[in-house]
This record gives sequence, C-alpha cells and structure tokens, in this order.
Amino acid sequence: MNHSEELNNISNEENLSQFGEEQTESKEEFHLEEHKVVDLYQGVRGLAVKILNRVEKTDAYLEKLLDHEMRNSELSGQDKALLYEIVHGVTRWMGRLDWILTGFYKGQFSKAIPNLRNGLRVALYQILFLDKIPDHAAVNEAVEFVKKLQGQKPADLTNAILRNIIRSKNAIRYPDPEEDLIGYLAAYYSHPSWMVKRYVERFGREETEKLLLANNEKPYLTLRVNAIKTNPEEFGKLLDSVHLKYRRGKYNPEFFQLQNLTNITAWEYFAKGYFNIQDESTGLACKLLDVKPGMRVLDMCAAPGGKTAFLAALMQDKGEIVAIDKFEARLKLLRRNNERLGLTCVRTVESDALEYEDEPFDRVLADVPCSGTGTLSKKPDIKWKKDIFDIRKMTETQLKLLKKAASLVKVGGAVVYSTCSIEQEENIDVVKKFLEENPDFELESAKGKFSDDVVDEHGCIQTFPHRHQMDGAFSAKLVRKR
Ligand SMILES: C[S@@+](CC[C@H](N)C(=O)[O-])C[C@H]1O[C@@H](n2cnc3c(N)ncnc32)[C@H](O)[C@@H]1O
Repeated sequence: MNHSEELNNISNEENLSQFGEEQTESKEEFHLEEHKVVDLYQGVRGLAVKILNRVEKTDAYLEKLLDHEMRNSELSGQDKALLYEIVHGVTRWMGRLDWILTGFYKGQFSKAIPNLRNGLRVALYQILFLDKIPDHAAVNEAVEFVKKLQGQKPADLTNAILRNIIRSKNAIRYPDPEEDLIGYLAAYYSHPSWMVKRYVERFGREETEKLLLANNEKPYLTLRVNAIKTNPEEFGKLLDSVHLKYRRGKYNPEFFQLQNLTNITAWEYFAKGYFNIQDESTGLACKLLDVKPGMRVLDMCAAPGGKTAFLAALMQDKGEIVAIDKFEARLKLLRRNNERLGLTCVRTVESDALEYEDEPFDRVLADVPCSGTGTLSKKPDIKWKKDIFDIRKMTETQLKLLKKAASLVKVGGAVVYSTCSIEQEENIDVVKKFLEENPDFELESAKGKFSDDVVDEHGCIQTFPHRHQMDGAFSAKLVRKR
C-alpha cells in the first residue's frame, strides 16, 4: 500500500456503532456521521484512541498515522511526547493489556467496539506503566471519553472495570508457564503466540524471554557521524558541550548511542549535516559491502536512504551511487537528507528495481523489503500486523530482488543482501536458495573482518536486540566469481 492509499484509509474506518459488539457500516453512512467524530477525538487520549483504532482496522502503520496526526494537531511539544509514549506503549504492551482486560470485561473484550477497547487500553497503559499520571486521572479521562462517544452505560462499565483492575493490580494472574508456556510468554511479554512459539523452538525459553524483553524496551536513539562534515572525536566533544550522555558504537566508531531520547533534530548540528539518525545495525551491511572512493555502486531499495548516506560517506563522496526506489515520495526524503549531509555522489532513480537495466556495478546493495522483526522496539505494531504467512510470501520478492542484484554486478564485484529481520526464512534461507541456483557466486565470510559476536555460523552478519543492544539485522556478502 502506498502513502496516499494509507492516508485515504485514515478517513475511512471509524465505527460509530452503539455500545456492544463491533458493527460494520457502509462508507455512505460513515460520511454522514464523520463531522461528529472528528470533534470528539480531542486531546492526547482522544487522539491516541483515534490512532489506535486506525492501526487496528487498516493496513496503515503506527509511525505514519502518528506523524500525520502530529503534523495536523496543535498539541504542545510536551503533549506530542505523551501521545507518542501512549500509542507506542499501548501497542508494545497490547498483548498484556488485553490479557488483563479480557479477565475483567464481562462479555468478549475482543469484540468490544474499537472506541471502548482502545479507551480501556489507553487508560490501563497509563495505570500500569506511567508513574507520572495518577490512576484516578487516567480512569476519569477514559470514563469521560467513553461517555462522550458511547453514552453513560459503557462509561459506567469502563469505570467499574478500571477500578477493579486498580484494586487487584498487584495480584494479576497470567497463564501458568508450567502448563502453557507459550500462552504465558505471549500474555506476559505481549507478543503474538505464533511468534513466541517460533522463538521458543529456535532459542529455548530463557533466550526467548530475553529477546521478548528487549523487543519491549523503549528504543535507543543512535546517531551516525557524517565523515564528510566532522569526525567522531570532534562530534563527541560537541555532544559533551551540550551535556548529552552517549555510548560509542560497539562495532562502528561512527555511531553514538544517546542515553536519553531527545529532540535531537532541533540541534543546530543536525541542520548542519554533522550526523544522521541511524541504528548501528544498519552500518554493518554498509561496511560489509566494502565500498571504495571512485566505485560505481547500486543501492537497489534505497529510500529513505540511511544506508545510501553511509555508503556515500565511506566513499568520501567520490564515485557514483545510483539509488533506486519504487516510490518517488520516499526518494524525496532521501534527496533532502543527502542535501543536508552535503553528499553529491548519489543519483536517484524512481523505478521498480526488478525492471532496472544498466552497465554492471562494482558493488550492489539489496536492502530488501522485509518483515522488520528486528525493529520491534521502534515499530511495535509490526508484531500484530504481520504473521508467518506474510513472512513466507515476502521471501519470493526478496529472492527475485537478490537475483536482479546479482545480474547487475561485475565479475569480481560483490552484492550485499540485507534485511532488518531476524527470521531465517528471509535471511539465510534466501541466500542459500540463491547460491543453489547461481553457481557464479560465492558467499564471502565476514569472519575475521567483523567482531565474532555478530558473525553467524554461515559467515553472515546477524544482530539481535537482546544480544547486541541494537536492532536485529542480517547481511550476507556474495562475490561474483565468473
Ligand atoms: C528496507 S527499505 C530500504 C531502507 C533503506 N535501504 C535505508 O537504509 O534507508 C525497502 C525499500 O525498498 C523499496 N522497494 C520495495 N520494492 C522495491 C522494488 N521492486 N524496486 C525498488 N524499490 C523497492 C521500498 O519502497 C522501500 O523504500
């Protein structure tokens, strides 16, 4: 789904049914009522419910919906931060919140209308996770909101449920792990059961708990120093001068992990192009590609361009990078970012990479679309939106893109295939299938060139949130021998 389709969906899914089970309505009926709804979703909690309703009922992703609401609202900076916190927190902990609400709700909580379901989730998230908001304030807000939208009876019910939960909040019971390990982990750590089951089979219980916990952490804010404008030493001093605490990258000296989330894009050095906001895991694929100044490089799925910009910096902005993406709107972001960073060696091409033809390149990066299961701390909605069937379906496109990348690289040149997924089907399985069908290519091991703890048993790079304190990401280097 493209951006404009997503935005169209935004205005198409509110449900105005009476208290009770969810009902479907025709679009015509919806439009008659639309003006009433718009005014009702006000303030941080109202907007949070509106966004959460939409995340659940459309294909749109949380980040885009939130961005759209923030741009169109008149909330103060503080309220925007609270809205961000609430919608991310509710989405991150939805499995646990729903487990609790299901136990206290008379009837089927999963069938309650979206306004009520999300109103309760928003209030419960504040009660369980946000110390600064008193419980009674969270309850009152939710009750008023439900009353305004659905009437007195559901408001009374909201009040009763939330007060009951507050009374028993230190004695909430989860499934017994001895009897139902998957059910327990899914509810307590708020992940879908299919995902938990896969991880328990693959990693065992102890490591799965660490992974689920890491997925639920608030994300780190990581910056990459732009070597075109500054260097890590000078940049570290600049951060010190504004008292921002950081940890240097574990594997890449160019990366700085900040200890607190901050409105870093307002800092003058952002506009001056001294740094990019980029997870350290993404740097590993760029380093694996081993680009040199003067090379011709193809970045096949380039937007919004985090990796393109790092590759350009590694090439000292000398040579050429052709940055392809299917969507012009996303390429626009890439160009704007490159301008800010002072990069000139990148040429953008709006195209389906599968149809792109050119002279062979020295290096090709295939940073393919993927499930994104390595990025759940930043994008918690992914775990509820994607399932194993979506993942399996994506592997067909991933293999096609890798084959296309291979057809565009010189003999002696290299392709790096990368994802921000931790699923084997999207990673090593795609690479193995490719190698079976393409004997002219060999997998070049990353062993010896990268720290042992990011190199897997196949010689590919794989990071995990719980092992490496960064996003999960995979990359494999495939060298063309003939
Ligand atoms: C994982 S994102 C790339 C992230 C990017 N490399 C970065 O570091 O910022 C995948 C991108 O591939 C693009 N894409 C998907 N299918 C494509 C295709 N067939 N041809 C070109 N671009 C495609 C999507 O629009 C999306 O921007």
